[in-house]
This record gives sequence, structure tokens and C-alpha cells, in this order.
Amino acid sequence: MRRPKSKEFRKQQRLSEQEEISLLNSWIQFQPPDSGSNPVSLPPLPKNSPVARLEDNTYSRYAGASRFDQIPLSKKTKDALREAKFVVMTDIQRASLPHALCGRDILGAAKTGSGKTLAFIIPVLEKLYRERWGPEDGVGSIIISPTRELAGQIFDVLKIVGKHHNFSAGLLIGGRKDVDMEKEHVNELNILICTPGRLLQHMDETPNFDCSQMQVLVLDEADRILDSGFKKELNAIISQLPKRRQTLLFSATQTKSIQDLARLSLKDPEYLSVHEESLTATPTLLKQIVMIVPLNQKLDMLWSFIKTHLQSKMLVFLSSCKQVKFVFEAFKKLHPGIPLKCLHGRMKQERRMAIYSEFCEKRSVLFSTDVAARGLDFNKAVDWVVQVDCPENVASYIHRVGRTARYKSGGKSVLFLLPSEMQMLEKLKAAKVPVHFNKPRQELLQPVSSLLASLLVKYPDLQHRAQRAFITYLRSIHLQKDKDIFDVLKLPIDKYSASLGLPMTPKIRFLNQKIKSKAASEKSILVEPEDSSKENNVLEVSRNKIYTDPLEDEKIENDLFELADPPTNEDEMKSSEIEELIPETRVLKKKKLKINVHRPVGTRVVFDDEGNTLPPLARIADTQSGKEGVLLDPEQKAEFYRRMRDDLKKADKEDKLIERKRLREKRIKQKMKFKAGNEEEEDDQDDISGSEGDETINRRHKKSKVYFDSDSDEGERNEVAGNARTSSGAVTLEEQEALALKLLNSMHS
Ligand SMILES: Nc1ncnc2c1ncn2[C@@H]1O[C@H](COP(=O)(O)OP(=O)(O)OP(=O)(O)O)[C@@H](O)[C@H]1O
Repeated sequence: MRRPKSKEFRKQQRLSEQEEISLLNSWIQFQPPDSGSNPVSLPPLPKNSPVARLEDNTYSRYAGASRFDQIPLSKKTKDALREAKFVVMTDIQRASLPHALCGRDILGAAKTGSGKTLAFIIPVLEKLYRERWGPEDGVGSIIISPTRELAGQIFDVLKIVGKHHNFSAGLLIGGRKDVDMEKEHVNELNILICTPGRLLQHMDETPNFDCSQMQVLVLDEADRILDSGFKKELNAIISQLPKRRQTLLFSATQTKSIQDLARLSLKDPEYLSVHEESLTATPTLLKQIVMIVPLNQKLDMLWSFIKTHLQSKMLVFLSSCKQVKFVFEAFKKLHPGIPLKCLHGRMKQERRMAIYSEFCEKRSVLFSTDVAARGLDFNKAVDWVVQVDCPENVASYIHRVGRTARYKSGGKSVLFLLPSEMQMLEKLKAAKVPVHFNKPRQELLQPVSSLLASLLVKYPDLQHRAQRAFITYLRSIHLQKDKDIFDVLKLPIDKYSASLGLPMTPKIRFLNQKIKSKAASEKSILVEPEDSSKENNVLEVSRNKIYTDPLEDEKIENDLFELADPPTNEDEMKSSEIEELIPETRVLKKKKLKINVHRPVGTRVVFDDEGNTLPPLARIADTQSGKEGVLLDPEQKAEFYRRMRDDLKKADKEDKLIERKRLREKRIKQKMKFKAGNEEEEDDQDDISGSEGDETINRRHKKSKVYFDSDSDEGERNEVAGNARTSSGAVTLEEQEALALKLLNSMHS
């Protein structure tokens, strides 16, 4: 425990701090970098020049310095940096720190893993230190991050670099239960590191929340925070911040949109893009592979990849939570021989943080959504980044692969592209992303689909997960903005469904509608003779020029795939790949037949001894034939009808009782199932909305039209028939026949 410091000591400390601050201010103002200049391009300072004040009351130049001890930083910050072994500045730090220390607004862009965090943490600490910010001054700086994990990571860096300062700092992120406690203390905090939602929550709900004196605003992953996903929150936040402030924006993929910058009211911002001249947009030590993998082979490829890289630390990106959950659960049951973990936005916050820390420490495979795509610096280097699903755009690609090859370490990444997603290569090329084009070695593929199929039989829960993974994947493709790359109609959905181990392809409402409208538009095109060439549009394969690394012949060591030339013309794509491009759904489209539940009941035909057909009730109606068993006497006939009516009533009553009991049991079962489902996950349900999945559930509760799927297998047909009876209250054909037989028997007896 620290001994309380004496009054005298504290006074001395204040005085020396004051002196230091005035020296720092003079030093900063003595030779500030020219506005619009990039200090990295200045001649470097002599190696041993840590001196601030020179003999003639002048100060050493700090723009262009390459070490932290050569720039005007407080002793507290310098000591902490040295203790953490941060000595030499990275390019983005060299470029931005001199400007930021002068109080200028910054737009910093530098490759992933190049040290942007220190480039904004240091100016925040220094500004508050020089302003002599204390606990009673409240919020002095707000640092906003798009994800909770990244906010947590920034908080950790702040703790390291700010450990000798006396500022209080708080991590305000969603998903934490202690929001009430946060509300009590948030006004006492000097530095807030937060996600946009939580910050806004405090702005809205915390009494007297005051950031009117705030000095520095930082947006890490600025382009992400400025994009439409956070637009409302950010606008609301900005409206509550003082106009007079310093604003620092950093990202590996920076926005230059005038509109965005106007929203932030930046003042003559310094645009510092240190790698703009670089030949590549991704880290130099990152080796990147792209492979064409048909949708139905993605899991085989992933499984084989994991099995052949059991000694690696691997980060696997999939496009939705449901997919992450399914692949994680299914692969875990197959015991690949390496620990598996999963991370996605629907997990409880404590679990998310625990997984993140575990993955930092241990060799394992982490299946994740894009929640781990940006900013995260996993402690011990990630060896491989595997992108199973194509990222939504190039920026997202750059951030995902940037989880490896950080600072001075190397790393590898592989992207699985569908044949229909080849346009992504063009876009990567245009953005200076160097990729090796490799082709999978089919003989080493370890198919996993049959294993999944048997798992799904054994674990019905997993089957449910597989269905949801299937639906959300298709929906994610359907919702992608870049239609050059993503076209859900080009996906082999039946094959894909089978590759997940599903016994039959789940029905997708939005897809059916899309197919219908496409078919309709194709039909209308077909009647126009001059446009008839478009008839084959779905079969057209675009000619893609593919960019490969300038070091193309440098083969990336790997068993599973080998260096290959990308397919450059239609011929090469034609055979197997064209197959993938044909939307099978159109061919296999299932025809729905309506059952009219009020249709006339089918008649049972009985053959007599001579082989003549005789409708069962004709026997009693026929008064002329005189055959045995036929009722001629009107009284007998009336008596027979009465008995039959009684019998029918009795049978009907029994039947209704049985049916009611069956319904009740079914409803109870359903309720229990729903309850269990709801408890299991936080908000699982939303993900199947819009899918045929929840349509079926809703239909069960409604009295509605009943559809009969002519192509579906027996299991489904029975289910639909069961629903028909439940929803309409009508009896099925089999039951009607059984009833008639019962009547006949009773007539004979
Ligand atoms: N000057 C430095 N000396 C040594 N290591 C550094 C220095 N600056 C940063 N690092 C280390 O480099 C790694 C990457 O830094 P950081 O996470 O800040 O990168 P980034 O540019 O923010 O990446 P991203 O774009 O992915 O968010 C970290 O492990 C960090 O500790």
C-alpha cells in the first residue's frame, strides 16, 4: 500500500509539474510542424538528441523525431512508455504526434497493426496533463470505439501508458449490468472509453451528465463509426459535445468524405496517411491467399484446413452469429484436435471478454463474426486469418486480415471466394491488396458433410442451428449492398443445405419471392426479340482479370492448396464452376398445391364377388336390387339410419375428445419448446424472422390456407397434413376412410 504523501511533498510535486508544463508548452510552440506537412518526410533528428531546452533558451525540433523521448511529452508518459518498452515511434506516431501535441485536429490513416492506438492515447494524456485536469473537472476526453472488445483493449493500453498520471478513466460499454453504478460515477471520470450506444445512454439517462468542458474527442475506427450503422447515435452524441475541442480520427481505412467531416466540425484537419505511397494497402509481412471454393465445399475446406493446421492460432470469419454458432457447435462435437472458441455479438458481455482474453493467451481456433474484425490486437500473434465468407467490401477485408501480421510480425490469411464472387478480386486489386491465387488440392479435402448429417440426426438442436445458419447466410448475401459480388440467386442452395448436413432444404420466403420476380422479368425480356440474348444471363461468366502478388512465384507453404493461375476466361470456368452459377432453385423450384379442405369427401369403392364396384352406401340406398343385406322395409331403413346417426355421433364425440387431447399436448409441447429456446439465447428469434421457419410456426397458430408440398419428402408431407387437420378442424382422408369402414362393419354385424 502506498504511504500518504506529505503536504510539503505534494506542493513540491505541483511546482515541478507546473514547471514541466510550462516547458512543454514552450517547446511545443517553439517549432511546431508546418500545417499540412507530414513530419515523417522531414530529415531525421540526430540519434542522441533527447534534450528539450537548448542553451540559448531555444528548443530542439521535435517534428521528424523518431523516438518518444525526443518529443515534448511529460515525464509521466515517457516513463510509462519506456517501462512498456515503447521506444521508437512507428510511422503513424511520428507523423501524427507532433501535430496532435499542437492541438490540431487529425485524420490519421495507417495500415492495420501500425500503432494507431498510441497515436491518440498519448495526445489525450498530454492535453489533460498540460491543462492540469483534475478529478473535480469531470470528463476531459471521450474515446469512442465501434466494439466493446476494442474499447476494452484501448482501456488496457490507457492503463499502461497513463499509469503514472492521476486521471480517472472509465470503460463504458453495452452489455454490462452495472449501469446504475456507472451513472453514479460517470461525472467523476476524466477519460471515457466507450461504445456509441452506451455513451448516448449516459447522455440521455444520467442526471447531470456533463461533458461541456470536454477537450479531446477520439474516434477509433473512424470510418466505421461515421458510417450509416452508427449515424443516428453519433449525430446525437456530437450535438451534445462542445464545439471547441480537439478531434482525432484514426482508422486503417479512413474516410475523406466532406459530409462526414462536416458532421464533426473539424477545424483545418491534418490528413496524415502514412502508407498512401506504399505499394500495398495491407501489412508487408502479410501473405494473402484467395481460393475459389464452391459454397457446398466451404465447410469441407474449413474442416480440412483446421485439421491440417492444428498447431496454429487461427481466426475464422463467418458472416452471421448463427453460422458462427452452428459451425462452432458442430465442429466441437467432431473433436478436431485443437481448442475451438466462438465470439459474436449475441453473447453475454462477460463471456465475450473471457473468450477474447482466452484467445489472446492460447493456441486455438476462434470462429467469429465481424465483431472481431477491427482493431483487436490479439496478444500472441494470430497465425492465420481465414475468411470463410466473403467480406462485405474491401475495407472489411483489410480490417479482417489485419488481425494478423501486426507491428513487426508476419502472418497469413486465406479468403474463400465463391465462383460468383470473383469480382471481389478486381476490387482487391484496385485497392492495392496483393493476393496469391491458390487452388485447393481436392485429394486432401476431408469431407465433413456426412459427419454433419449424422450429427444432426443425433442432436435435433444442432439441426435447428444448421437451419438458422443456412437461412441467415442466404439472407446476409441477399442484403449485401454490392450486387456486383453478391447474388443470392447464383447460389446452389440445395447443395449448400446438404453440405450443412440438413436432410432437406429449408424454405426461404424472400428467396422464393426473388426467384419469382426474376422469372417474371426474364419472361418479359424474352418476349422482346432484340433482348432475347439476355435469356442466358444467369449462365454468363464474367471475364475476370485477377490480380496476384508481384512476388507471385513465392509459394506460400501449405499442404492443402497450391499456387495456381486464376481462371481468366470463360472456358476455364465453364465445366464445374458454371454448374455453381446456375441457380438450382429455379430448376428444383417446388410446386405448392393447395388442398381444398372443403372438397367433397372421397368415396370408398368396394368390389362385390363378381368384381363389380359398389359404393358402400349404395347398399342401403338401393331398394330395387333385392340383394342380401339390402334394406327394403322403410321402418327397418329408418331404424338403420337412426342407429347410424347415433354411431356417427358417438364416433364423432370420441374423435373430438382424442383430437382435443392431442392438440392440448401439442400446444404444451410447443410452449415448452419456445420457452426453452427463449431462455437459451438472448435474442435468437429475430434471426429467423422473414424466413419460412417462423412462418411455419405462425401458421400453426392460425386458421389459414394449407399448402401441400408436392416435392417434399414424406416427413414434411405428414407434418403439413397434421397441420391441416389441426388448423381447419377437418378430418384427414385416412381418418374418413377408417370411419366409413367402421360404419360398414357395424352394418354387417
Ligand atoms: N512504438 C511502438 N513500439 C513497439 N510496439 C508498438 C509501438 N506502437 C504500437 N506497438 C504495438 O503494435 C501493435 C499494434 O498496435 P495497434 O493496436 O495500436 O495498431 P493499430 O494501428 O491500431 O491497428 P488496427 O488498425 O488493427 O486497429 C500493438 O501490439 C502495440 O503494442
